[in-house]
Formats: sequence, structure tokens, C-alpha cells
Amino acid sequence: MMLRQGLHLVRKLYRDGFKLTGLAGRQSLGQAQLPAPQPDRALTVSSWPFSSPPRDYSLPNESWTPEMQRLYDHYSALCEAETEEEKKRGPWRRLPSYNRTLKYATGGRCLSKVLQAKARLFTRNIEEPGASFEYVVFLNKQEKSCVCVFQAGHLLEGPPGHVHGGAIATIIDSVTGTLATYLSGPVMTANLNINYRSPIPLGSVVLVHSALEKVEGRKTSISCRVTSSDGGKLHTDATGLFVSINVGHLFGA
Ligand SMILES: CCCCCCCCCC(=O)SCCNC(=O)CCNC(=O)[C@H](O)C(C)(C)COP(=O)(O)OP(=O)(O)OC[C@H]1O[C@@H](n2cnc3c(N)ncnc32)[C@H](O)[C@@H]1OP(=O)(O)O
Repeated sequence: MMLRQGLHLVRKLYRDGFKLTGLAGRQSLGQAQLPAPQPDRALTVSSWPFSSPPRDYSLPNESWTPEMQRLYDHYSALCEAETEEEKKRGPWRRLPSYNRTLKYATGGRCLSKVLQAKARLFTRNIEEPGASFEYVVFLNKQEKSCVCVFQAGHLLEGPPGHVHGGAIATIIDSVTGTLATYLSGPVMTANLNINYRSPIPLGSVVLVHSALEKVEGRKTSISCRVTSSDGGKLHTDATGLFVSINVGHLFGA
């Protein structure tokens, strides 16, 4: 019964364009210093089941470097297209980001109640601002592309002073997966192919550009390039294959 209700809600969320990408309980550490979330009607959760709204982790916080803030401001400005050229390229929008995925992804029968309460999105599970993944994704649905501004924190170290390859894979999976989800609905990563071209210094800000390559039946292929913030240096390039799933796949149905 609970499983059926869960599936119904998940399907509804996807039908509604995945407006709800996450759920969080109480506001968490560091919240007091954060600027108030900007109202964004298109992305508002209509029936919020908790007393406090969730923290949107993609908004600026005190850990952001001037470069991170500059790029955030740059892409935020593109969200308000003014010139004809900008309008032709289609609207950009900032995607909010929470520390839980779907409410019922934690309500499935294969997860215990303890796990349900403790489950957190991998990229948003460190509360200390700036310690791990600081990122914000801007989507251009018309161009079928997105860009993520990513600041890699000190907990993501791999080689001394540089970002761990697994952390780079994680941000690539998240960004390409987000684009695939927005374009094709519920998907799972079937294949990621990553070329590490030059190391990313810890604490630096990079751009993760993703674009649709093709859709073939249930398969959505996305390409990805991680560059320095001025675009001059290629750090990583990758391709991702995402396969559309029936949401019941996540619940063993
Ligand atoms: C807004 C939300 C943002 C969320 C962002 C977070 C992104 C994070 C995403 C993830 O990390 S997901 C977690 C990691 N992925 C998994 O755990 C997936 C595990 N694998 C599976 O569940 C299944 O293998 C999968 C759903 C991917 C496919 O199984 P299916 O049984 O549904 O599909 P099937 O095997 O019939 O394959 C369908 C097509 O895909 C192709 N395919 C499947 N796996 C492939 C593969 N690995 N490589 C190449 N092609 C593959 C397959 O050949 C076939 O092609 P054709 O239609 O042309 O015949």
C-alpha cells in the first residue's frame, strides 16, 4: 500500500517536470548566514509537508570565492534574458539543490526506517560550507545544455593539493544526470566514460559544461567538459549514457 502511494507520488513529481528534487528536514548548520532564498515560482514545491522549508544548497554562502560568486552572478544574469540574442538562446534557469532526493526514494520497502531518516544526497551531505562540493547548476532547456559552477573543497583531495578523480566523476555524474533527467525524465546512469586531462587544484572553481548528444529510444547520451573558469584549460572530458527507467525500478517493483 505504502509502496503504491510512493510510486504514485514519484510518477506525479516526474510528470510535473521534477519540480521537487529534494527534501530536507530542519534547516541546518550555517543557515543563519545564508542569504534568503530567492523566490522562484517555476521551481516552488507546492505542498510542502514539513514546517520549515528546505535549505537550497545552490545559493551563495560565505565559503564562495569571489570567482565562484562572479560566475554565479554571470549565469544568474542570463536567467533574466533581455537582449534579442539572449531571448533567442532561450531562458536559463538556476536549479535549486537539496540534500535529499525523492521523498519516496527513502520510503521504498528495501530501506529501513533508520536509513530513511539518515539518507542524504552524496554531493550535499557535508554541512560545513565550502568543505566539499559547492556547486550550482544552470539549465538551458531550449539549448539542451547546462553549466555547473563548481568549487572543490578541501575534503575532496586526491593527489596532494588536487581534486580526487572520484569526486570529479561524482560532479560529472550529477551534472550530466541532472541534464538527462530534465530532458528525458527518470533515468539512471548506465555508463560514464571519463578522460582526466589535467589535474584540478583543490579550492579552485571550474565549469562543468554538459550538452545533449542524442536520444535513441530509452538511451540519452550526454557529453561533458570540465574547464577552468575562464574556459582556457580543459581539465576533463566525459560522456554519459543514461537509460530511462520506470520509477518502479527504484523500488524493486
Ligand atoms: C534532478 C535529479 C538529478 C539526479 C542527479 C544524480 C545523478 C546520479 C545518477 C546515478 O548515479 S544513478 C546510480 C548509478 N547507476 C546505477 O546504479 C544503474 C544500475 N544499472 C541499472 O539499473 C540497469 O542496468 C539500467 C537501468 C541502467 C539498464 O537496465 P534496463 O534493464 O532498464 O535496460 P536494458 O539492459 O534493457 O538496456 C536498455 C538499453 O540500454 C543499453 N545499455 C544498458 N546498459 C548499458 C551500458 N552499461 N552500456 C551501454 N549500453 C547500455 C542496452 O544495450 C539497451 O540498448 P538498446 O535499447 O539499443 O538495445
